[in-house]
Amino acid sequence: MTPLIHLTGITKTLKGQGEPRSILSGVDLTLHAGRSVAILGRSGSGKSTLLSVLGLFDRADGGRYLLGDKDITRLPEQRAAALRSAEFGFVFQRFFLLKHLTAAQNVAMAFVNGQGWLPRGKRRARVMAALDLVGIAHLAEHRPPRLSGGEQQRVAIARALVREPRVLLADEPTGALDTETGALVVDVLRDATSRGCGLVLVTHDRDHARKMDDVLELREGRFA
Ligand SMILES: Nc1ncnc2c1ncn2[C@@H]1O[C@H](COP(=O)(O)OP(=O)(O)OP(=O)(O)O)[C@@H](O)[C@H]1O
Repeated sequence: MTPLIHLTGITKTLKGQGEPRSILSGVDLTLHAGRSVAILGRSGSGKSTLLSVLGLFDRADGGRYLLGDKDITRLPEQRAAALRSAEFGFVFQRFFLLKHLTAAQNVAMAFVNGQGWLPRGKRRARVMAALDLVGIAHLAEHRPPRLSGGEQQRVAIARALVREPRVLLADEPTGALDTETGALVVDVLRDATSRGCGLVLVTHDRDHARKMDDVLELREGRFA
């Protein structure tokens, strides 16, 4: 079966004012639909950089990036942006919710971008289905200040899932949560793969990593 994502020999060097610094030095990664992979590594090992390359926020200097059967290694920025919003969902440590909007309205923000346009009724149904998927449909009309950290992160996950992305990228999604709440949020992310989307989870927590199908550790710019 063609993998969802296939990276080979990805390199990234930062060229600032000083000496160029190699951050990624030959990363290979394969992710299949409905599967999850955890990326571990000490602080500064390049986990977020790799996630930025995966999510088309940043470009590799070398290597090859296949998304399904499409070679997207050198996609022009405009097409990369379109692909990013159509195919990827993002979850971060911070929830980035708008305080004055309800949970449902926050999730619906994912449709604001023109490419995601749907008639109002269908949009509402998709929003409620996404909130249901993460277990908080009953909180749809609550605003973030009335929600716990774990509930807010679930809203953010619903927002990432509502457009049914092929790939979910999560960068330390439990970083702002206590251990128990964090574990529940990781379960929600993993369960999202049962619908066929692939999940890449960047984490410091080995217990969370173990819940994924594969665990990879970044060391000196590549997987050990
Ligand atoms: N825009 C940038 N300019 C300069 N250095 C950068 C930039 N982005 C990342 N770096 C450096 O690249 C290295 C890798 O950073 P990255 O954020 O990918 O690591 P990380 O493994 O995600 O770390 P953490 O676990 O602390 O979030 C770090 O040494 C960081 O300081």
